Amino acid sequence: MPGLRDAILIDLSPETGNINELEDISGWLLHRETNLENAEKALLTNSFYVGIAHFDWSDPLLRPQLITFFQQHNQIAWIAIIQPEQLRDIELRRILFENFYDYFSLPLNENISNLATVLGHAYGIFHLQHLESDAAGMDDEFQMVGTSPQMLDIFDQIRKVAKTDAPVLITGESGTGKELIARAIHQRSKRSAYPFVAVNCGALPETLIHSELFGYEKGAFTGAAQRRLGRIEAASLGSLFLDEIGDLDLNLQAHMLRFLQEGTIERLGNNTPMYVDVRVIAATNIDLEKAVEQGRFREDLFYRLSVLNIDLPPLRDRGEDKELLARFFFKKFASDHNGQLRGFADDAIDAINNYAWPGNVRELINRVRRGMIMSDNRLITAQDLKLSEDIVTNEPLRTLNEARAIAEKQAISHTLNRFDNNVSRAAKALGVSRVTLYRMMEKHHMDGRDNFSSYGAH
Ligand SMILES: Nc1ncnc2c1ncn2[C@@H]1O[C@H](COP(=O)(O)OP(=O)(O)OP(=O)(O)O)[C@@H](O)[C@H]1O
Repeated sequence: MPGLRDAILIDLSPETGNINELEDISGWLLHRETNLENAEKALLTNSFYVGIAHFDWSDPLLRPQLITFFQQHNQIAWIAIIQPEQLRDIELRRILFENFYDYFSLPLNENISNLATVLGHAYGIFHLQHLESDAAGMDDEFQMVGTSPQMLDIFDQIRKVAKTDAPVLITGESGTGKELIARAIHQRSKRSAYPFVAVNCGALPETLIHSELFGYEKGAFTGAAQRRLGRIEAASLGSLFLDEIGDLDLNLQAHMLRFLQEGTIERLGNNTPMYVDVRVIAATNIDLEKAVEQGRFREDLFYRLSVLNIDLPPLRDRGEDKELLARFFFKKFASDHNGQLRGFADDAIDAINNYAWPGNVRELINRVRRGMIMSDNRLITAQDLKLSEDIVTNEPLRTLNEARAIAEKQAISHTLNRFDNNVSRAAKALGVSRVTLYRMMEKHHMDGRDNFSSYGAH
């Protein structure tokens, strides 16, 4: 019906209390289910923001099912309707606290209008949350989070690179998502129906990595009881991802070069070259050009591998993506944690935006996970993320003047970020005039990297 908001009503215990008043609750269309199985189905086919649950906690068989159900469906704001005497049970109180938005005790009587108000609030809050997560920036095409210009450019490069069959070298610091990019290239390429085989060249000793990559014939060495296909053959018609290619030793580099030049491999113990149709995607977090200069990496192999290059920016250079990723992973892990958690406190968001993230996205995932476990409140703090201390303890010793200058620069940069580089508003928030702020920005050399010219006077 137009104008009505939908809510699910799970009415599991009609005999323990009368909730007929709900029939007249104005402004709501209640979809009533009388068992958890049907409720489960209804939740699969409809997207509700709020739900009312009327259940009998005294039934010991039902309790574990109720706990699992409400923990699993914490995307909905639940409001419980219960017998007042059941509230004495400590476990019920805990469940209500962790998984419910609110509760009402029976009889409802005139409390029904309060219930309608609470439903409205819950609907508003959870609707907002859904809007936020819909806009959480997960790119469906690549299954990667990112809306910063840097990442949009990377997505563009993936589209182009996926159309060709040439080798690609993905460079970037550890934990920036190189493997994810390699998978995205494979998924979009004409090879997507065939295997994507990943090999970490740094994880195995030379002898093992050779047989791992090229395979061996029965009897090729002591212990080779069976013929074994190598990873390159296993990737036939698909893509081979060579992670940490910089760790490949010189002997194997020669074999790899031959494979890239001729498209053939030789299993250990068999000198007949075999043609294998595989696209090679390599990744490294070291500077391969430097490794070439130092004689640790073959120049000819470097050129073969890097026909195409995607250079992934570190997380600290991805602007708004830091917060977006944090919120994305929060949502992703939310169902494993207490239903009380609602998101990040302001100091956590500030810390996320200002921290240098040396471990990039991998570190961010770990910190968010940790924060979600450690938090005792509805909001995760910087301390829960262990960012407050880390930032401080990582700092070298400084004079007071140096510390002041750094703090000043940070405050300016942070405020400018907050206000989208609007100097007038940032100056107001900092309590200085616009001219003073410009002078301070000049003093701190906030041009170049901080893009002074784009700050413009708004
Ligand atoms: N943009 C992104 N959106 C969502 N998840 C991401 C993104 N980038 C990285 N990740 C996740 O971060 C983790 C690290 O990514 P990945 O393993 O691809 O990094 P890497 O650069 O290959 O690391 P290393 O150099 O250490 O091998 C993975 O769990 C990955 O799924």
